[in-house]
Amino acid sequence: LSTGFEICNVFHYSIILIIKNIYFIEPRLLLTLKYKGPTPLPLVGNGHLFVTRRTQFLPLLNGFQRDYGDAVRVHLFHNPYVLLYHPKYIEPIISSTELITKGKSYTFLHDWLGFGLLTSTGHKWRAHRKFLTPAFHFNILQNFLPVFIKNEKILINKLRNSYCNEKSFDLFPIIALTALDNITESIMGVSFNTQENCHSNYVKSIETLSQIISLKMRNPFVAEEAFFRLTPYKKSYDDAIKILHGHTKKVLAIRKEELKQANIESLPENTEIGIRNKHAFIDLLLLSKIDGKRIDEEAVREEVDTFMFEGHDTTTSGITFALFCLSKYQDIQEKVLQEQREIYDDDLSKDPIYSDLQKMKYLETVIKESLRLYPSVPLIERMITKDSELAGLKIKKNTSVIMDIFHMQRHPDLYDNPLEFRPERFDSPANAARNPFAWLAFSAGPRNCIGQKFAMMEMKVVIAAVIKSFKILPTDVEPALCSDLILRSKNGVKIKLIPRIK
Ligand code: HEM
Repeated sequence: LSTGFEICNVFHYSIILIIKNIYFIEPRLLLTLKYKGPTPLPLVGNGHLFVTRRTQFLPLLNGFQRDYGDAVRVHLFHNPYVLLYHPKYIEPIISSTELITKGKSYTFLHDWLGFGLLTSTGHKWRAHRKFLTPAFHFNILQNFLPVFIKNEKILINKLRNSYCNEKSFDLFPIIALTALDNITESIMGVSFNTQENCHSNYVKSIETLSQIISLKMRNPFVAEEAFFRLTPYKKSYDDAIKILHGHTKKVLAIRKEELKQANIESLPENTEIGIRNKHAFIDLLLLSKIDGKRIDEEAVREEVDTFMFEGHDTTTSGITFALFCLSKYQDIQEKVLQEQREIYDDDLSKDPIYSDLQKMKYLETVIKESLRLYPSVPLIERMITKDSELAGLKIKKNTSVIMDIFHMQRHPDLYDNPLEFRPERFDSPANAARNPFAWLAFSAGPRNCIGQKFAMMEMKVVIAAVIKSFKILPTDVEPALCSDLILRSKNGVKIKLIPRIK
């Protein structure tokens, strides 16, 4: 009976789609048809082109850029999208204080992340951004250094005991657990120690969910709810969301109980005192007021889910691809090590203090260069909420615009020999002359990454520790890149390790 019902639903949806597409002749579509792009077919538009394998999606976008230039129009069914590959078009959107609404694709994150900082807009976003910004003040971030060092040591031991044998292995899932422990213990103030305890089903569920959500984002057929419900993905999707929400609720319950035991019911009005509170992020959410009201439970859960995801999957990708790049360039690896020797007067057993991290200038260029070639967030999308003009390009209200950071950062007009890994390009006169919007790994403008300093600090601690302990060797496996919400590799990110003689 239920399958019969679903089939009726599919017919119902097909008719709606046809009607929507007959209603095709509307001004925003006529306007977008003026840009170059693949010829849309009746009904599906260019939707059929997007029915590809995960690993073919980034090459597909690359092909559009090659064939049609830096602003490309595509249609998914009746919906027009504009793909942008150049900072001259991207800068006016990203730096605007008005164009802050995320694109249609982000609706696929709502079941999981609700309307947290990443996905919300308007008054709610402004209020939460203002309210949460102090939790990323550098006074707070300094408190997290001992957490990062503790977890880095667990990682190094694990690598030394199980992976330091010149055999190739996938680094991604190992770093994911380190990054998960870092975010849970620092800004959530709760310790699960997943690195030592288990193969976390939290990490596995994020991977599954990311794959399914990005499939929905790029495949307009799977995106239609009636079709999706008939696919085997639906069950995995529901199961993963259940596990992730369950984990978040556990984090919140533990912290609430701790606050109850300590008889803490509100945060002091004085923000300076709030800032010195070690777990300001979670305590701000649980104890403070916005517009005179406590934040409701669902909104707290949404922010915790958002920061748990954004705060660990992105840095996992960043750390993993940086170490992968270093495996390929031994001379650059040697320079990173040399910088560490200089900072610690040749005593590589010393742990970093906060000021040491500021001295890791060369490592910073390595991280920037690896985020240029392998940006953790390869694509971002905005809904254009008013008729706009971008470097002469007219965009009608209600058009979704996808900013392809991945290919922009490999654009030959912006970077010479763009595929070469060369950290020095971030420390040269050419860097000062380059358009600052040509590097958008953390985005920019009002909706830039709130966790940028946290991420830089964590990446420096982990990468420096690995380089001090091991020599990283390359393998002959090239990552099969896919944009599954964040940048991942279908066949893993493989390296080999041998111990360093200190
Ligand atoms: C290498 C690490 C990271 C990279 C490359 C990165 C990149 C980005 C990018 C590109 C955006 C803009 C997304 C968009 O416009 O849709 C963003 C937003 C965001 N990031 Fe990060 N991120 C990183 C780490 C973190 C960390 C560690 C946290 C939290 C602790 C975090 C929390 C967020 C949040 C909450 C937003 C939404 C901000 C808003 O819209 O106001 N990110 N990030």
